[in-house]
Amino acid sequence: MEAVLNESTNSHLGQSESKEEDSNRDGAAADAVLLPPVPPASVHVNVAAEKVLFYGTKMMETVQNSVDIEFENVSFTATQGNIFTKKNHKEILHKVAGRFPPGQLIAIMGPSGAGKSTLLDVLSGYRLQGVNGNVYVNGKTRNLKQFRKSSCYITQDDRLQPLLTVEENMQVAADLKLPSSVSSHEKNRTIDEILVTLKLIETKKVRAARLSGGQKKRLSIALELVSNPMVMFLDEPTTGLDSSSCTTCITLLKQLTQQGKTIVCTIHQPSASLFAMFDQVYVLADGYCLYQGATNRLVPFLEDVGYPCPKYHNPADYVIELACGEYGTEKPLQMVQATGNGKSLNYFNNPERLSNNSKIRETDNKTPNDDALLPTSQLNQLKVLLRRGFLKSSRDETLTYLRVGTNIVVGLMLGSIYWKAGNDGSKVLDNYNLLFAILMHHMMATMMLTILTFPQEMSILIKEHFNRWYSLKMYYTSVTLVDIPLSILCCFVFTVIIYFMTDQPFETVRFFMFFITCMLVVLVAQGFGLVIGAYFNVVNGTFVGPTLTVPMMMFSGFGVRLCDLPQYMYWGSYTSYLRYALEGVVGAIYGRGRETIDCPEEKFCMYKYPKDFLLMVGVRSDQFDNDMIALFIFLFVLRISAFVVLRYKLFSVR
Ligand SMILES: Nc1ncnc2c1ncn2[C@@H]1O[C@H](COP(=O)(O)OP(=O)(O)OP(=O)(O)O)[C@@H](O)[C@H]1O
Repeated sequence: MEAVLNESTNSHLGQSESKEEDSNRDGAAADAVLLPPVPPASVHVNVAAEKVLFYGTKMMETVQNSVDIEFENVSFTATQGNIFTKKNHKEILHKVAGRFPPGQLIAIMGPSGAGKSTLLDVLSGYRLQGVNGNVYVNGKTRNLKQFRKSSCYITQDDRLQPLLTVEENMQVAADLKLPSSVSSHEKNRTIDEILVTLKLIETKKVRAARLSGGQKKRLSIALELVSNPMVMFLDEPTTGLDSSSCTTCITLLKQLTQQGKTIVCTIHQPSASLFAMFDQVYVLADGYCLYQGATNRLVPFLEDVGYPCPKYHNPADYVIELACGEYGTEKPLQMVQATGNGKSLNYFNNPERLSNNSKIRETDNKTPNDDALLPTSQLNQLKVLLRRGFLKSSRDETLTYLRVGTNIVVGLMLGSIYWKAGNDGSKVLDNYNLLFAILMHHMMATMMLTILTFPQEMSILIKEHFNRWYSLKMYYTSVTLVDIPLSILCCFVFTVIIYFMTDQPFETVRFFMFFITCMLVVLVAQGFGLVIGAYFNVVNGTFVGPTLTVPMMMFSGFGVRLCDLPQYMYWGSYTSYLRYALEGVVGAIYGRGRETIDCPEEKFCMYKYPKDFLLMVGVRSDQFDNDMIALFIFLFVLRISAFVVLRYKLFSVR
């Protein structure tokens, strides 16, 4: 296992070496089992140093690559409330201290609500607002940018791309997390090695949605292992797994620590055997530290503080019971005092060595701070994200097939209802209703689809963005670009069906004026959906989206002519993109000096003269260019707003 991961590490590093160097590497591979592996994205390793380590000659340097985390006086205050309500401040972590040495598997334990996830968030740098105190990395104040380059955060819920197979998920991770100079052969080798190690190789071709809970968890770990981080933070990696999967997962993590990685997990009450697999445990209760030290020294600690663990009782269960106050509320307080709220290192297995290491690093540590946070160029990120986006689209039953299907079905339905209404002087009003119905269809279908599907993407975006897969700009650009071909296809199919079934004027210019207006409505509605989907969850978004649509309809000029709007309400029409869209489609069908519309002999045709009709509905037919400019402005403003909201969301959760 160790050899496999050493190899994997090597494959990250040896991208630019010559063939000769490759053969040297192969020669050295036999020794790899004995060598501690090296992180490619380590906090303070330059390329030359990596190569030295790669060939495995300097054990001491490898030790220096590992990450020792120390923290003191760490508090976190949550702020609740909004601009309409009074703000409440609640302190969740209370000046806790602690030490997470390298090469250790560390469990943060405690009752529900003790602050485990919060501490993990603070230490990983995921949570920034409301945090006070000091976090040190290898004896120096944590440089968050550098620290993030050598660490990863694996969330409790598995935020995977469900439509991609295990291999495809890994391929995307490798393409985004490894430098572009790494050959695809090396990347594939790395992927295979990690999948073998995490026992996922059998499921290589299985889509992530079809994996079991344990497999999903392992895939989440595998994705981050691609860049070989030296620090891994895992939020409840065993939750939802059966005992055998728990053991598999913790065993794998334990094996990874043998490479010098610092692995910190939050965990609910583990079984005695699982508990024993951790090197170190950090117990929290109500935001205070009750114990930190070696797992095997928890029982002596409990004896020392006068609360010996009963025989045959799982120490992990017992300490949680103590933390919950089941044996008296004063006991947790006494334990906090005994550990100095995390300051005491007395129950570490070798506390003296820890302080020495820290001193060595304090003088030797040279941390470059000028290199980029993301491993690959913006162009590469866009390329990979576009590839992933198109792959997802081609398999997405809702976003693709249902969307195309709905457009065809609705097109056929409307076409049947308004059969040949476009060229019938007696059905001009019906046709006007049809034009509005078409705009409503484009608006609602696109907006609702985005509102319903984007929040799921948000959770994946938050995880991947924090783990430095890509920049928000490139993500957003890819989301925008990936959808364009499908939007054009759906809109075009719908337009062709409806235009010819309802017998609209058979002129190329009119057809394309009509199509372009519909297309812009689709894009604007999508931008509107993105703003709402990025800000609200599905439930709130589903309420807010359609509700905001109602005033937009009122101000469109349909039902109430714009010229009949009270003066003090006229401003509203400028906020409705439907107003410009309606003017655009009506202008396309009835403007441009259209001739008299045919009228069946037996009927009275009030609006057979298009000019009269335009006058009646209060639409100017010479405004098409201005309407398109207005729609483009809406499009631009909404797309920029969606980006700003996304950015705000990404950072506000932190
Ligand atoms: N942003 C926040 N605003 C308000 N309260 C918060 C915030 N974040 C955490 N809390 C509160 O802080 C406490 C600790 O939360 P945290 O999620 O860290 O607990 P935990 O130990 O991980 O619990 P569990 O094991 O149940 O997941 C909880 O009472 C929670 O409600």
